Amino acid sequence: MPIILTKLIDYLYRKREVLASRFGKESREDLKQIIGHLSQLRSEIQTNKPLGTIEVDSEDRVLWKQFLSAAAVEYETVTWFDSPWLLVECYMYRKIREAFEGSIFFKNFDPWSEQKENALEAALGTVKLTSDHLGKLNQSIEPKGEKKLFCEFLELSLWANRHDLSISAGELQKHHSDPVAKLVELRQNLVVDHTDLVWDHFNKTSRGTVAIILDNCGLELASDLILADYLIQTRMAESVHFYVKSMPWFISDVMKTDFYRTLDIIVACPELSLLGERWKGYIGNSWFIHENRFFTLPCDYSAMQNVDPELYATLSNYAAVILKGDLNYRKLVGDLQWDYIVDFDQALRGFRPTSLIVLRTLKAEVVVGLAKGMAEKSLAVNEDWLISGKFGVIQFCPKQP
Ligand SMILES: O=P(O)(O)OC[C@@]1(O)O[C@H](CO)[C@@H](O)[C@@H]1O
Ligand SMILES: [Mn+2]
Repeated sequence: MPIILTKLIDYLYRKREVLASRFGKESREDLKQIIGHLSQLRSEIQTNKPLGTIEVDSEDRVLWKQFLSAAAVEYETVTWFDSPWLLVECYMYRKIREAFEGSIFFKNFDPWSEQKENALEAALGTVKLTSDHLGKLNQSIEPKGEKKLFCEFLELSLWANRHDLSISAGELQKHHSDPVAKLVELRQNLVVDHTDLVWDHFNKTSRGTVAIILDNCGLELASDLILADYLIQTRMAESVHFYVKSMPWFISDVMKTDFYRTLDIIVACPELSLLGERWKGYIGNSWFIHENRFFTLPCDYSAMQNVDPELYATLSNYAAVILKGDLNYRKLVGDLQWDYIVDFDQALRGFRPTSLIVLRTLKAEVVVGLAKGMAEKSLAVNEDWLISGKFGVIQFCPKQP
């Protein structure tokens, strides 16, 4: 976390002239203040100070206050090293946002927007190969071909989660040239594989509306959009509702502006422009984008019914909710120290709005629903199997009857 802050401070310092010409020379002082706040935050982390509060007047301030007070009751000291990781990590990103939110010129500034854009640019070749694969839908496909393609798009969306920018502290990662060719090899790294159950679910339920709770920009968002396009084209879903973050989050997480910028970049790429135009045509017709502050709160999904009953009710109306990524997974299972073989539905602790489909590469030390022996087998292959992002799950939890 201090590395992430240091890189952010360096970035703002390096960009100070560009930013001054963009926001006017009066903004220089403002930027200095922001850098000051970020440096103070870094020093508070490094010296294990108690967490403070969210001071800026904002929609979620009261909720944050409640979460921090509840933590103070539950734990003796709420300091950076001695409190739950989920809480302090979310708090850091919320404090970063506060530094900009409380400024004069940079209220809506996203300090990671350039990095997110670069990540997509670097992945365009891979996006092209993946989208060519989508083109196979329109060719005559052999029996069972449709299921094969569906499973591949699920897997492509899953493995694209390896490349988030928070695990690499903002460094760009290399992409494999042909992601489809790599799938066979990667299949060995699936510690839970419910693809058949997911396929059956889509075929049993009538054509409904599907939600995707998005995670990262770049190759991951593009792969999610390809999966969503597949669902629309095959009429497996009537519409797809995307949920995005309402503020810059964990460096690479998708916000509304990133979503639209992604479409613009895809349209501007000569080899992908047709695909991008089709996607733009879906917006407002069969694709819908929603922002919700719940996704940037430090609480886990089991709290949704209390914290945001309206969102829970909305999710209950979808035929399925696809949740992307490591942070969503940690929030689903409460980031708790579960036994690996505990049932997924038990770890969800009551969060059962509808059928859930989870696509997540393992970057944090929590995973449930494993068959006996799978944890030991994975450990023998790779001692970092829980945190390297090399292993993944396609996990399904059906709606309660
Ligand atoms: O939610 P994502 O984008 O998949 O991964 C984000 C994340 O899980 O990766 C890091 C390493 O565990 C954490 O800092 C963070 O929670
Ligand atoms: Mn993320």
